[in-house]
Amino acid sequence: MFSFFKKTPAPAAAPAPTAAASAARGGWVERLRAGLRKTGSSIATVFTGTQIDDVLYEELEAALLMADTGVPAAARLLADLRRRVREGKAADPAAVKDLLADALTDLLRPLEKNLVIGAHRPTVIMVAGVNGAGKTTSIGKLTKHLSDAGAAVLLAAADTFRAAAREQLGVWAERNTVEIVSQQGGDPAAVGFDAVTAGRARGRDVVLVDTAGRLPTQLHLMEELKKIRRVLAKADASAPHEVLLVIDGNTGQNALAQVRAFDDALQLTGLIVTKLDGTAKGGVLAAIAQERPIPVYFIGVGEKLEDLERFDAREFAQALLG
Ligand SMILES: Nc1nc2c(ncn2[C@@H]2O[C@H](COP(=O)(O)OP(=O)(O)OP(=O)(O)O)[C@@H](O)[C@H]2O)c(=O)[nH]1
Repeated sequence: MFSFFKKTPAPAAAPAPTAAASAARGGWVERLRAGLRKTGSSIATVFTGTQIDDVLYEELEAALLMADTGVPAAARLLADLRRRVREGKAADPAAVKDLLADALTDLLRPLEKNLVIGAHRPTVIMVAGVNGAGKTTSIGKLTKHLSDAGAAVLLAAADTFRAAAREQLGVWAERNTVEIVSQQGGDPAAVGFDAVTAGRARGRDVVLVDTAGRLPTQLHLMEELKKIRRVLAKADASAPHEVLLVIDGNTGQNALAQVRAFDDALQLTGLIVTKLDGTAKGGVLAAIAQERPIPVYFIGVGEKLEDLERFDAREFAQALLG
């Protein structure tokens, strides 16, 4: 079985990661920190004073709301933080910031999960999202990671309407030297069915099904998405094994509405949150953790192949607080 972006193993359980792996992870954390700077700088300024008082908590609440954590997550974080401070662990605002990082890590922890491939062959992964969220780009990055880890991937371009979308996926397929099943016009569910059948016949490890972007308010298109899901199960009764929603981290609170709507329609198993580079709304992950804690398998902080990584709650919390 492949487990992607495996967490660094505990020292007692396995040898320490190689220097190269640590350096790569360090580089990623730096990119994440830079990407979230816009969110982090406004939260960080709250802790530049000398007093731990009501003003600090009020400013912090405002900063969290500006970062799009939403009201319930902000309230939970503040209550948790006040408790931690009361328990006597903080003497100055800088120490409070460290405690906030702990509180945020605890809140985000349920979102941490690795994508595991190999229990089914092929593992069928369906990918959905609104237009322009970064689905095709994320599929390309994911394909590269999967291929690098030795998994044979088949791509399905179930966006049969937009020629440009098929072409874009074709470019990723070529770049990663993987096969692609696509079809002009016709039924996107049929493309998914064909891809799963072909993936099984050819002994592929993963079939990644890209779907056309759509808004949750476009009910007929949401019905079409449900149909794709049903038809994948006709090709393989246990499929799809993963249903991922790609969300644009810049959409803030609206991302939460998307998660709810797509989850209700498709029973999501995971999220990919893109465009966390240069956003002031990185707090939306706290809102998701609070209200619909669906695992975040990956986060994206740029357009390059290496800009997609597994989500780590502590890393993210620390990067978010600058
Ligand atoms: N800055 C940044 N840009 C990204 C990221 N992920 C994707 N993009 C860009 O976002 C734009 C849209 O990405 P696509 O992958 O085409 O989005 P899509 O969801 O497949 O779009 P549709 O097929 O129209 O639904 C492209 O210009 C990507 O390069 C990211 O993590 N950071």
